[in-house]
Amino acid sequence: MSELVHLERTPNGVGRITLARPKALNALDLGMVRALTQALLAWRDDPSVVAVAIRGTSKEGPFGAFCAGGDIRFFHQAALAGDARLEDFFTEEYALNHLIHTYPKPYIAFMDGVVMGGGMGISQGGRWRIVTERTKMAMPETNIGLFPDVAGGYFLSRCPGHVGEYLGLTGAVIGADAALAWGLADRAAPAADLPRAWDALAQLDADSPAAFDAAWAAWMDAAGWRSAPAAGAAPLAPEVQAAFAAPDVAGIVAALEAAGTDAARHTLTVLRQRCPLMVHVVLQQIRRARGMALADELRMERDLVRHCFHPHHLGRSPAQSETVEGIRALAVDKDHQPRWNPARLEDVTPAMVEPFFVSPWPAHAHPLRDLA
Ligand SMILES: CC(C)(COP(=O)([O-])OP(=O)(O)OC[C@H]1O[C@@H](n2cnc3c(N)ncnc32)[C@H](O)[C@@H]1OP(=O)(O)O)[C@@H](O)C(=O)NCCC(=O)NCCSC(=O)/C=C/C[N+](C)(C)C
Repeated sequence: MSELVHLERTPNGVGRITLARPKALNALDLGMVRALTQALLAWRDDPSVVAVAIRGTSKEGPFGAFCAGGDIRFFHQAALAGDARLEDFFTEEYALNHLIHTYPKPYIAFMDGVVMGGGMGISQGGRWRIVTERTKMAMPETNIGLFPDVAGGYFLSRCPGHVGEYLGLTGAVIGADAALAWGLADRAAPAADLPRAWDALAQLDADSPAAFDAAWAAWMDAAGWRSAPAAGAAPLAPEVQAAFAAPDVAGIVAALEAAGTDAARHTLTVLRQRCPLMVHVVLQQIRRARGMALADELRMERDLVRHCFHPHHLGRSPAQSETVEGIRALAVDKDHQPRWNPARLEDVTPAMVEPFFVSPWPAHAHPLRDLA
């Protein structure tokens, strides 16, 4: 068990999880993934457990930060060292994401503060996704030469219109209203309410998961937590969303240029800072994911992540991958000047992108072959 994950079973049958790595914004390491998986499996099979809740801690105390994703510094070190645990990490984290999406008991995620990457993976599959005015939600992986994994292709592709492409390609950070509007949250609560909500979980009297779910919904209703965005909230300029309907990256760029508004110009500036190769890969990922079941989408992601860290088809070693370079620039050297290769969106060819979607494994040997 990890000391970075605190587990508690309340007398009324609620499994409560607190991520306790505030100095790294609760970034997930392999031990944390394993601790979460073991706890969720045990509570799933324990008839006396009626629900599960998860929160994060910040430097200020409980809440204030949920999870900033997988531990990207570990990815960097492990990729350079050829550490075999990296492959286990990918497989076990995606299996955990699948477990949460298919969990048979209410899973309540308190998505206060930063909720990014792997933090979305341990919340989006939940029954109740609770955001606050402090929520900063994103799938920012194109900023580190990666793609929105942890079932990101699945849930982004289910956002309305072409919002999923916008979020996945740009890595835009959104707040509570956009999350509610785009189906990435269920309730918005004042952050000040969260401590008493956490306490209330331990007080609700319910003898089954369904009864607990109803009692919790009633508690949130009584607290006045919103399930719809505030009136007048307009999370995305229509011309920006329309641009992301284009069939390819060149079309998106052309549509943003043609729109010529401040919002379109800003979006294009951001898009041009992201890893060009992964922008192209992510557009395909999200478009393909739309027609996929969850398990198939996760298998596709497992293929993609293997290619990201082993880009042999580009004639490169793991150390020369876009992901290693992106993490170096953001979190290791912190120069924020990634040297992307290719450097421009216009220089990415289909021959660079297509091999990402060829599985390195035969179906019977796929690391996630057992996911249904
Ligand atoms: C914008 C962020 C989240 C916050 O920025 P900030 O300025 O408020 O805070 P700061 O960057 O100083 O972060 C505080 C410390 O936390 C460390 N940190 C933050 N995020 C991570 C992380 N994901 N892994 C490891 N460590 C992290 C940060 O280095 C600081 O530590 P020091 O004080 O320097 O010691 C900003 O932090 C940010 O952009 N973080 C990265 C967010 C991100 O890219 N998340 C997605 C990661 S990929 C992922 O989750 C996929 C997982 C699946 N799989 C494993 C299969 C690939």
